Amino acid sequence: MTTLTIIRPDDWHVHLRDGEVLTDTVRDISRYNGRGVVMPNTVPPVTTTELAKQYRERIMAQPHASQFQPLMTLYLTDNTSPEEIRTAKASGIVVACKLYPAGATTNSDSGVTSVKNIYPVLNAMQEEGLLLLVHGEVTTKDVDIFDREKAFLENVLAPVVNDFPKLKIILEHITTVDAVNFVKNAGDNVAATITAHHLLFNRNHMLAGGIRPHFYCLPILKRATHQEALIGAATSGCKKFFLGTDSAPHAKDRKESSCGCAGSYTAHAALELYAEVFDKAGKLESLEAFASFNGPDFYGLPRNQDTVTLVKESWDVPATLPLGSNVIVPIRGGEKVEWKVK
Ligand SMILES: NC(=O)N[C@@H](CC(=O)O)C(=O)O
Ligand SMILES: [Zn+2]
Ligand SMILES: [Zn+2]
Repeated sequence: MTTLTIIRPDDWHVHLRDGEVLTDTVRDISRYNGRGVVMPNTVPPVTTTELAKQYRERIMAQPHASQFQPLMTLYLTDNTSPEEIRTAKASGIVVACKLYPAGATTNSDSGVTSVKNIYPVLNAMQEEGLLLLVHGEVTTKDVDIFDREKAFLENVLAPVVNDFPKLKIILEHITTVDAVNFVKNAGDNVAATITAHHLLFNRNHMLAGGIRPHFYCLPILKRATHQEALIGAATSGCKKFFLGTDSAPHAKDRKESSCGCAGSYTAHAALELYAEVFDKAGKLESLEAFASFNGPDFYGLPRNQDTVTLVKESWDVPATLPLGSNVIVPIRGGEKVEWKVK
């Protein structure tokens, strides 16, 4: 098969950042996505409905935004109130709240220090029908970085799932077989997003034969057996797994540094990169469910109506792309991608 037409996809986890870079990030996300769940870990973070409204307006003011629908999220802190949850739901623009364990990832310093602190908020979310999106890693210094997702599942997420049986929970950017199994074995209210880079790469790509900072993201790439489990889950057709790129731009010099930032940029070629993975697995027929059906179905939103067409035709990714007045090195920068959106 050399062409593939699917219902228009959405990106259920993306970082657009703010300020001068928005023109570039909004251009890339709106190339073919109908909607995108916009992460709230900006500086300062999007902690209130009012801030989410203003951020949404800045996104919609971009030149390429007209066909794109940003789905906004709130950044949970120890001080988020149940009233804020009701305001967020009533606004109609906020679809979910994001749990960043404090210190777990980029701009998570004002995140939640103990999940017990947000139990009244989780209760309000369960009542109101706002989704909980989770960066699933513990931050305990003595837990090895490669074990932080697994430890989170056991120590933090399992009790929350148990205590809030009606709360819809998405374990974002999963990276391990443990997360795949956790999500499969949980009820229908628990799902997961999977990034293109965690499907394409494992830790050898990042560390063997030289250190490649553009592959450094959180949760960190794991060994190949985990990558294989993720490919299995994504291409299985199971409705619990769907597309969330976690495309997370950081300027080139912030990545190529003695202490580089976590995050990989894939929005310039996301669907194309996923298509490579599904093609290689012999599962192209499952791409549409993963990219275009399972996400809206889980969120309780309508599927997009129109289609996009992919062609198996290789193209060259520029070595760098503009990011405001800086540049980024995108995933596959200076190399080829095998699929192209028409
Ligand atoms: N994934 C990352 O490595 N980085 C993300 C934050 C996140 O999604 O955890 C970012 O905002 O840069
Ligand atoms: Zn994250
Ligand atoms: Zn992210």
